[in-house]
Amino acid sequence: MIHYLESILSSAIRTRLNVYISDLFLSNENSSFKSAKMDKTDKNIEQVLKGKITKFCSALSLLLSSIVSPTIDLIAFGVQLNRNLGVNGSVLIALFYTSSFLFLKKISPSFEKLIASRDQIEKNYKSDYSHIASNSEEISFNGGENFEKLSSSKSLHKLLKLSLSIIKMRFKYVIAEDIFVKYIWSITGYILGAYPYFKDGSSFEADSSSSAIRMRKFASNRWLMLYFIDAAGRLMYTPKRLMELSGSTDLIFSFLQTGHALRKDYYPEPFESSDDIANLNKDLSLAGARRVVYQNFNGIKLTFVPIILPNINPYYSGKVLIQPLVWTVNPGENWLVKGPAGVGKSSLLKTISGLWPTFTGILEKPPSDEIMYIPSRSYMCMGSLRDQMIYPHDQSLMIENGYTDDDLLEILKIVSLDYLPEKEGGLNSIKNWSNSLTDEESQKICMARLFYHRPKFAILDECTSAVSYSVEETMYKHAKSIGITLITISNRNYLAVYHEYVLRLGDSHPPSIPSSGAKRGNKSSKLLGGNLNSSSSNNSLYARRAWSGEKLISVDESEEIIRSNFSEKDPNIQPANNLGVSWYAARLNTAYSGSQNVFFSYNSPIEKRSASHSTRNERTLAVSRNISSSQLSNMLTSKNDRADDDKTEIVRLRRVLFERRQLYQNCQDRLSGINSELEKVVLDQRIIDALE
Ligand SMILES: Nc1ncnc2c1ncn2[C@@H]1O[C@H](COP(=O)(O)OP(=O)(O)OP(=O)(O)O)[C@@H](O)[C@H]1O
Repeated sequence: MIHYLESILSSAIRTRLNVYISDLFLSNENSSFKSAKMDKTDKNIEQVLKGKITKFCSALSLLLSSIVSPTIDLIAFGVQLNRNLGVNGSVLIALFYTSSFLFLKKISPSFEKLIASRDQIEKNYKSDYSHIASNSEEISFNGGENFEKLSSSKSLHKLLKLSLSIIKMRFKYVIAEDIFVKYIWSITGYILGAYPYFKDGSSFEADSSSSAIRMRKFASNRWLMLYFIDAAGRLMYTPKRLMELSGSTDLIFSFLQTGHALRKDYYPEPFESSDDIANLNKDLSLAGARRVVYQNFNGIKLTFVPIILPNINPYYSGKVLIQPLVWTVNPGENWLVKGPAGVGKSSLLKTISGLWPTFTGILEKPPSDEIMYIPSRSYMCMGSLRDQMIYPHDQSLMIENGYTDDDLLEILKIVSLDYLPEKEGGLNSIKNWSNSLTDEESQKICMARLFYHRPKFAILDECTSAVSYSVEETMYKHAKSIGITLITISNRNYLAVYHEYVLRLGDSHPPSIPSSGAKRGNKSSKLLGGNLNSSSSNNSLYARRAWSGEKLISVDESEEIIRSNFSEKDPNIQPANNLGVSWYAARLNTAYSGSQNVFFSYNSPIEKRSASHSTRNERTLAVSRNISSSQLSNMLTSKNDRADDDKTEIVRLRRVLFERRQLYQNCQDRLSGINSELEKVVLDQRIIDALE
């Protein structure tokens, strides 16, 4: 009966807890995604839902048999014994059991800690295996089987060693416990049960009938003692059960607490010492973040918003990645966001999307249905091919929005995936799409999703890196043609063609070289800054921040490439203090953008070749057509213009080459200077001996 009740209780608790957690973490406030990165317990939903809740529910329901039933027995038998043995006997029993309980507790090893560390090692071991399973191909390509085998067998060895030592310790402890519970307690029980017999038998007037009564009393006391000991023994295991429960309770409690904190952006008071609290920088901590966000703006506007990597301790200051940004994206203004690896480009996306809080300053953005964020890792949901394209809509919502399957097929054509439905068995086919599609196809599906949703604004974080240049071009052109304002996070310079502005992050060194004559001197590169005049060659002015609403100067992205190459190697790019790197915004030199295409793309030589090849083909095609003389003369003029452009480019490139050589020479000179300085250094003989 008790087991039946336990099972019912366990399943009822489990159902309620699962529903509660799903409601909490999969709400519109998308806390689950925040928690995946910021939960201080570092446990994600999957782990908690998978194992811990089941464990917690069964441990909680077991309390019914391990506490309630022995307690009732203990009270019932205790009252009866008290009647039979009197107050003295009862006090003696209570004293004896309490002291033996304390003794057993003292000799018991800290099982809960040991089990917690075993669970941790087991978790690492399992994650090692899932890591190997998900990267099996890469491991084979690298011939890393032995390495992986060695590292996983190390974890296994560690796990087995700890498990064995826990088993041994438990064995010793159980023997000690059994000696106490089964033998010492029973013997004591017999002695105490016989107490009234000896007490009454000491009188010489006792006759045979009273002896029989005393014997009956002894027999009844003996049984009462046995039941009492059994109940006390079962109650002895309760602390163990509670410890098991406390492990999962702690985890589930902190998990739920984090969920609530993330959802409501509320953090309970810290438990740190007053010194710690005094050192906190409240503004930059999760608990102190001001979170001023308005979501009804026709554009994206950051007013003094620093990009901060949140500290997982909600009371500690996060790491400032980028200095407070003052940046406005108006509808129709397409921006390219650039910067060295790890500078915080994706973090900017996380801040705008609300995944990370706006610590200080003001963030204004469009309502959530007017902006779409496409991260670098393509996400494929569970469901059909259609579901991938319309995610997070479902088919009924798609029909409600006036879309048909034919429209989806049209979108697939735009992203060059028209072959996919036939290959994969139609739009209804259900698969594990993350495994079925290549990286390129997944990225194209994400772009198809963008074209289906048609938001006003889209932030694309390196989401077309695996797509070929020609398809990328079609996609960008299509996005612009349907009125999507693009903010592209990418370092691929040829993408500048599709954007009018650039936000450069991490350029802590303003360009020391004024832009080349090709930019400053000619009509295509007039300065747009209201406070700047064309005669100014002041570099700091050139690199000054573009404040919100102020006109921007124009930059030449080819120089950007060269500078970014240098600055990426610069150790000063991430300042040691918590100030973040600098940034600047500029208008892209459209004349340059229009003509440059891929000529200066330093990371895509293949695309460079294919683009120049297609340009040649286009020209040949044009000439072979039957065209009028005026058209021909127009064509020739444009050809001459192009030749002029090319010449300008050559001149500019030479200049850039010359500047790089100069820089190289400067570095060489500095290096030889340092070498000669080093030669002058006389080392102490003892140091030389030590070095040798
Ligand atoms: N969830 C996170 N947890 C801990 N650190 C993070 C997290 N996300 C980003 N970072 C750190 O913040 C810094 C900026 O990362 P971010 O991904 O924004 O850089 P990025 O400019 O986009 O780089 P990349 O071009 O390589 O993607 C890095 O040092 C990174 O390690």
